[in-house]
Amino acid sequence: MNSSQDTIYATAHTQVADFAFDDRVAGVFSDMIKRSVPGYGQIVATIGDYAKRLVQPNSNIYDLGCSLGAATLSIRRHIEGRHCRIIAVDSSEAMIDRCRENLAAYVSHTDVELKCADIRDIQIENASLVVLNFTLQFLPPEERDALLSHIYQGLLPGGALILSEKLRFSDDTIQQLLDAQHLDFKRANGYSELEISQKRSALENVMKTDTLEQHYARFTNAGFTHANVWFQCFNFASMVAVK
Ligand SMILES: Nc1ncnc2c1ncn2[C@@H]1O[C@H](C[S@+](CC[C@H]([NH3+])C(=O)[O-])CC(=O)[O-])[C@@H](O)[C@H]1O
Ligand SMILES: O=C(O)C(=O)Cc1ccccc1
Repeated sequence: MNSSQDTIYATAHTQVADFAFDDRVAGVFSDMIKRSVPGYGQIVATIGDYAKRLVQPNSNIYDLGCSLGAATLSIRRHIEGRHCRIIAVDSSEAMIDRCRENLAAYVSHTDVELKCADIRDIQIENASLVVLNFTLQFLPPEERDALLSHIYQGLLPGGALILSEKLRFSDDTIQQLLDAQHLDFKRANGYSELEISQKRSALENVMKTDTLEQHYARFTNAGFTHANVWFQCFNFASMVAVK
């Protein structure tokens, strides 16, 4: 997978534009997400383990907001021979183009349908696994409930949703503490104060985080009766919900 170093926010911008998944970001995304999201590598690898356990023969798997295809690749390695189809969706053409190359680099007999589309326009059917790995946080907050209900409707009995998100906390002390730990993680990975603060401004309007309580309420609202966090490091968590 592409490993060019992320230097997007390394030089001072007079005005920081809203963050977008354009060609420049796609070109450094693998480096950016590993250096920015604590636990990302473990989460991606473990999504493959969940797939091995949960994916049903002849079913569909959805990777919504697939970026460069990390989760799809992890899933695909674990489900060969189950006659499944993976539908990997992203609205960024730059991501999809690179994702196609990444998928082609490995031999597989599992069909992957790559779609450059908005995840709100995707039909979900016959699904045993749906993955939203750090994607829901980029949807307008008022549209998140509808997407989760739609996913629930398309899941088979026993099917699961894996939802990874950056979290916000209603307790100010915890919010400040875990945010400070995350910033230290970014510093330890070589990001400067300028890079950290410019990226923070860029994300302000486009990434609105929810609290864990909001996520649990949304799962319940959508119809899920089983849901829990399975991974958390600071203000980043991954949850699993089962139908
Ligand atoms: N409405 C939308 N429709 C389709 N795609 C969207 C939409 N909104 C955002 N995206 C896409 O969601 C992805 C979010 S990144 C996911 C990482 C990946 N899951 C991974 O496992 O490496 C997470 C991050 O950057 O923090 C981007 O590629 C967007 O283009
Ligand atoms: O970088 C950050 O501070 C984040 O919150 C995570 C992130 C990672 C990659 C793209 C957008 C946000």
